[in-house]
Amino acid sequence: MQIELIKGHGSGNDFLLIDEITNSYSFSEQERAKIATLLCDRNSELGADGILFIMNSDHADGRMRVFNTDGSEASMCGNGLRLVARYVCEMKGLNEAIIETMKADLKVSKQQDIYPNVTTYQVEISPVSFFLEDLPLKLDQPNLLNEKIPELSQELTFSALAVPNPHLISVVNTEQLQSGVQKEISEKVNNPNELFPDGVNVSFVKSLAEGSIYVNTFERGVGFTNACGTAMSASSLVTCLQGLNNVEEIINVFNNGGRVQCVVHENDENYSIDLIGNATYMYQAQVEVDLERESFSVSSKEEFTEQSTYEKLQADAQEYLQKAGL
Ligand SMILES: N[C@H](CCC[C@H](N)C(=O)O)C(=O)O
Repeated sequence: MQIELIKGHGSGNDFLLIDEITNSYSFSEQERAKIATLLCDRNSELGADGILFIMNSDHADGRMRVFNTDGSEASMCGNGLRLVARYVCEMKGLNEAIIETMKADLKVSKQQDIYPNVTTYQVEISPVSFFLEDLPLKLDQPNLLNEKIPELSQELTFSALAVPNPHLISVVNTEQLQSGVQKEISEKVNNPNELFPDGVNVSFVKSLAEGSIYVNTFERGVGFTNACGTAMSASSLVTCLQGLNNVEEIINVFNNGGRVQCVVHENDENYSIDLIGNATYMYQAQVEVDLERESFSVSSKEEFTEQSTYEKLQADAQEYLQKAGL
């Protein structure tokens, strides 16, 4: 089958966008998973952190389904939603829209550039739950906020929340960040284990200053990525709960792919987070996919010119992190 796609990224978290609104594709569930594992393979001509299927919605401006590189479907993707927001808004001539996701219809909107000439969108990250069954995390307690999990670490403390995909977050120091323990813990909870039967995204967070954090994430179904939008949003919320940052104020979130901004909103202990950052297109391509033979070839590929501008934002962010000792 022939598939048109756009490769894009949100803070270096890169995705292949497949437009099922304009094109008359009709993928089965198995085909969606197979397309993800095939086209996201970093040893192939393409490679990505996931696939974003952009679909019609019967009640919103569009619909997003997100598949990880291992073929698993996630309920949400913050960096990916900015790309879908851009695609749908530009297709329909909108500056704001509602995008249907697995568990919520989310507000998205075009924003002023977070960096000169870097196309920028804001997306709503919601719903937020601290109930452990919403991850799920199998512990005999209602929630986990800045507490130890002895099975994972004798020294680190963790917070667990669903936004709505599952996140395990630890606020750490530079030594812990660079110790390799994040990889050990992440691989433990994303292989068969008693705590997280569905796996979990694992983030280590370092507070850099008030209003400034660094987040490094091992993504469920993917591995370490340059950035994870839902993780950066959840981490921003956790730093507010720990008194390191303030709700309703911009938090600059640095990551290995650049920088985004988060604003945590609280209303009677109900939270949502605005995630603001780039939505950068890299290339468009046409691929011929043979799912039976589990192979594909690239028929055409045309680069966009936006990436060079994004790289200036990324360089600034990396300079800031170097000065912060990271
Ligand atoms: N790996 C995640 C989905 C992608 C989330 C991430 N790429 C983001 O930007 O939020 C999960 O299985 O929950």
